Amino acid sequence: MNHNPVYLALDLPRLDAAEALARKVAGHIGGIKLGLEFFCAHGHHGVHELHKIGLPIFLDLKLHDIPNTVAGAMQAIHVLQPSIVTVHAAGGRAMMEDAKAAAGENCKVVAVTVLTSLDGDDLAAIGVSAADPHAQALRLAELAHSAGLDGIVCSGHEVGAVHSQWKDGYFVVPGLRPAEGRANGSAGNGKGDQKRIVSPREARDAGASVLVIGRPISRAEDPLAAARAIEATL
Ligand SMILES: O=c1ccn([C@@H]2O[C@H](COP(=O)(O)O)[C@@H](O)[C@H]2O)c(=O)[nH]1
Repeated sequence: MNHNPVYLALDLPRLDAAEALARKVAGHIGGIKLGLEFFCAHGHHGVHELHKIGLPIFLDLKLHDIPNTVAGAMQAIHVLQPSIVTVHAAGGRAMMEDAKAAAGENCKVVAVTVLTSLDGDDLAAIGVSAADPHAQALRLAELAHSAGLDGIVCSGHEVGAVHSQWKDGYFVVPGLRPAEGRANGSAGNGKGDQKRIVSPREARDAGASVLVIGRPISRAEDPLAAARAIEATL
C-alpha cells in the first residue's frame, strides 16, 4: 500500500475545531471522514470547507431507506465529490444497486455490514438469528458484492475472511485502537462504545483498504504525535 490508508473521523461538533484538527494532522493521514454528526451540523457548507484542505473526503452517511430515497440522496451529494459514501447493506440488494447507479463516477459506494459497536448479544436482540457478527458480516458482504458495490465496512476481525472471498473488494475498517495506546491507557484509546476492535496494523495486514480512526487522534493530548505514531506502525 503506497498511500496513507488512514481516514481521520472528524466527529466534532464545531466546524472551526474540525478544520483546525484536520489541518494539523493533514501530512499524516490519507483522507478525511465526515459522518452524521458533522453532516447534520454543517451540511454541504461544512464539506466544502473541509475540501479546501485538499484531501479526499469520505462521506459516512450510512444511507438506509427505500431505493428511490437513497438514490435521490446519492444524487444530492454528487456536488460534494466524495471519494467514498456508505450505505447500510441491511437496506437490501435493490437499495444498494440503485445507490451505486446514482453515485458519481469516481465515488466508491461501500456497504456497512455489522457496526463495530455491536456484538453477538446485540445481534440476537435485533433478531439476527445467527447472532454471530462474523457470519453476518460475511453474508452481507456477499450481498453487497452481488449488488455491484465497491466494497464494505466491517471490523478488523472479519476483514481477512471477506478479503479472501472478494479479492478486488475495497474494505473500510473502523473500530481501531493502537495497541500501544491501549497498553498505556492514553486519551482516546479506550474502547468507548466500540465492541469489535483491532489495531490499525492488524487491520492493514488483514487486507483493509481504508483505516478509519477518530478518537485515538482527535481525543489525544497531542493529536499530531498520535497521528504520527499511528503512521509509523503502518
Ligand atoms: O461499523 C462502523 C461504521 C462506522 N464507524 C465510524 O467510524 C468512526 C470510528 O470512530 P472512533 O472514534 O475511532 O471509534 C466513527 O465516525 C463511526 O461513526 C464505526 O465506528 N463503526
